[in-house]
Parts: sequence; C-alpha cells; structure tokens
Amino acid sequence: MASTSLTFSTSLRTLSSSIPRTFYCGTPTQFIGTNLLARFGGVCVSFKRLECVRTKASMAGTAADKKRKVQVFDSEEDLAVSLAKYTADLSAKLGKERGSFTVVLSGGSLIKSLRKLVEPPYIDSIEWEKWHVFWVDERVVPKDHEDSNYKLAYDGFLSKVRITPGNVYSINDALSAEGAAEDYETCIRHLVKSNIIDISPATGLPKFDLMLLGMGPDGHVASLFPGHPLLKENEKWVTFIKDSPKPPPERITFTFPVINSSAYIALVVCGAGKAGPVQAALGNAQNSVTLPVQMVSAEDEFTWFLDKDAASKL
Ligand SMILES: O=C(O)[C@H](O)[C@@H](O)[C@H](O)[C@H](O)COP(=O)(O)O
Repeated sequence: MASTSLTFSTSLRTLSSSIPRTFYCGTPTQFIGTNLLARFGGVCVSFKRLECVRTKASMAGTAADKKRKVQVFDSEEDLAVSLAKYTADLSAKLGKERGSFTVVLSGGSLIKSLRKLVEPPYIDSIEWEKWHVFWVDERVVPKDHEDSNYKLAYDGFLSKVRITPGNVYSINDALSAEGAAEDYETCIRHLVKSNIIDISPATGLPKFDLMLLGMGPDGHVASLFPGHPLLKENEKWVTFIKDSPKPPPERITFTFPVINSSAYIALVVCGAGKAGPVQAALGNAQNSVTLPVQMVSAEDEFTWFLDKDAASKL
C-alpha cells in the first residue's frame, strides 16, 4: 500500500507542467497511451493528455464514484484560474438551459479562490444578471461583522460584479439561529415554487446548479462537523448549530440531503493541513469514522479542486 502511494507522490513531484491532472476516481480504470500511470487503492490516476477507458470492473463502481473527478494543481493560483473557467462554463450552460444560475457559496478561503471571476474575461462575459447567490452555511452574526460569510463574499466577490442585489440571499441577521434557519428554508421553498431554484426529480429537494464548497482540516463541510448529530438530519433543508467547534459557535447550515441534491459541486481544498481528510476521502487509508466530506455527492458532477499540498498524501 505504502509503495503504491509513494509511486503516486513521486510521479506528482517529478511531473513537468502539464496540469491540471484529472483523476478518474473510485474505480479501477485502464489508461491507453499513457506514459505515466499510478494506481492505488482502486483509484487510478492519470497524468498528461491521456485517453481513459473504463474497464468492466469500473462499471461496478457506485454511481457517486462515476460522477466524481479530482483535479490537482501545482499552485492555488492555477487552481483559481481553472475554478473561474469551470464556474463561467457552467454559468453559460445552465443559464441558457434554465434562464437562471443558482450558486451556493461557503465561507473561508473559497472566496479568495474565486478572485479570477472578477477579472477579464469573466467579469464581462458572465451573465451576472442570471445569478442567484446563496450560502451553504452562515455564521449567526450581523452582516457587517468580521465573521459574517456574507461580508466575506460581498467584500471579496459580490461587490465587484453586476449581480442583482435582490438575487443575493443572505440570512436574516436579526433572528436567532433557529429563526434564521427556518427563515432561510422558507426563502428557498419560495424560490423552488417560483422555479428560480430547480428541483431534483430524484429527491424532490432543491437542486442548486453549482455549490462551491470548502473543507476544514477536520474534514467538515458547510457547518456539518465530524461526529455531530446534524450529519444525520434528513428532514430539514436548513438547520442550525449552536455548538460549532469552529468559531463562532452559532451557525445555520444546509443539510446533507440538500447539498447532495446539487447538480454540480466544486470542492476547493488547499494546503498540507488538509491532506489527511483528502487522503481519507480519496486515498486508500481506512478511517474508522466517516468524515463529513466523505458524505458529499452531487447529482451530475462532483469535482475536487486540490492544490498539490492538499493532494500530498495521495
Ligand atoms: O463558514 C464556514 O466556516 C465555512 O463555510 C466552512 O465550511 C469552510 O468552508 C471550511 O471551514 C473551510 O474553510 P477554510 O477554507 O478557510 O479552511
């Protein structure tokens, strides 16, 4: 096991500039015309411009595996460039198909990784008027508070693009955590009824077009933390937490059934401090507890955007 991982790490370090490297995850896969190949724990990794053909064995992979992609970048700068293109392409495709584009943001370092969207060509080419913006989680603090995810996104992203202010759905910061979660769910139900937010035929739950998630060093996503009872919440669309291990303690958060009904999810993870949970989710290390990040799936496509430090244990 250790030696296969080593093959991968060595290959990763010695590769030249042909990034991003797309990994087709979760199932054995056969590569044709490859000059570099690493295989570990049932996950095959391709480098350079490889043609990937799924073997019979790969057909046995779960549906979630088939929708999962992993891209590793030499730097966060390269990642940000690719993330902007990915987001702009989906905005064009889904904006055309649906007439609106529903985007869900998280807090943390993700917002900085969206910086290329506020530069040419995307600042001019994206149909911002079709965007509707939501938060996968929000801290229960006033909107002008340093801890507010709304403030973070507004200062670093939303204030710099032509998104219609009425299409930015922040929480009601005058309410308690319980009240704000209920209010946010009511808002989403209303937008589902008015067809702004799509509905998943599979689950009957809101199907956001693109969810842009970050992950904490403990493997949490949104405000869904390892071992917390909220991981099992399957009735509410939006719920609240008052004992978040990451400060501030009071937050609201989408629940897993809603997160996993998204059409597309981009999970952005950078830094060596997060390599452990990345390995738990994508490598072959056996972990006794399932981390929240391992519970994420998407209806159409779930893409991991990793920098090489976050991928260093693969
Ligand atoms: O409000 C929050 O705290 C976030 O939404 C949270 O889920 C965040 O995305 C991760 O903790 C990663 O944050 P970093 O990228 O800053 O580590």
